[in-house]
Amino acid sequence: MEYKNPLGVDIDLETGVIPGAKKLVRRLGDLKGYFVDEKAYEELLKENPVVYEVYAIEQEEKDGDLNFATTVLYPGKVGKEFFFTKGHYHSKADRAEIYYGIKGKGGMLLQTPEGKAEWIEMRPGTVVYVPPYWAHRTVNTGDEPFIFLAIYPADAGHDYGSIKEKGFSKLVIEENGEVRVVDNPKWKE
Ligand SMILES: O=P(O)(O)OC[C@H]1O[C@](O)(CO)[C@@H](O)[C@@H]1O
Ligand SMILES: [Fe+2]
Repeated sequence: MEYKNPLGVDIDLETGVIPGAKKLVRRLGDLKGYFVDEKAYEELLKENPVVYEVYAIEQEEKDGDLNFATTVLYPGKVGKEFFFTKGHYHSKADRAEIYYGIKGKGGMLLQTPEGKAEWIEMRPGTVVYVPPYWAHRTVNTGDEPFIFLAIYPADAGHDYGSIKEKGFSKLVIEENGEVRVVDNPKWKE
């Protein structure tokens, strides 16, 4: 039997950086078609800001192993809609996931394949359990970076397809200075 080596790393709780992790950067241009207000999207695209960064320690896609990653989701809006991560189902749809809030303010939108949506607020210390089969997207509703840790099965994979095409049935927007979760007028079942 060949054993893997255990690993301990310290997440920088101010910046979200995991030393030695693989870094992924997603700019607004990588989120074409994701926001409802297309005019506001095109306008902000001139600056093409970084929307989020992911620092991931990933293993081979094998049953039984675990990956973990921090995400630094920057504050911002496209029209009324707060910045968010793409959101995905797992390719192995029955794989669950755990999120842990580290810094800033936001939440998670979850959705079943039938379009039933849930919104869970997250702050430092919040643990969110993502059950099997639920798509998940995080949203920054504050004015500083929203940083969180995700722990997920190494063989879960990411299935972006249906969220990219149809979006979530709910939007998280700012209206009169308040955070509101409203029906998505462009949601297609
Ligand atoms: O993969 P997305 O939807 O762009 O969101 C990024 C975040 O989600 C994860 O894929 C985990 O679900 C992490 O790698 C990262 O925390
Ligand atoms: Fe996931």
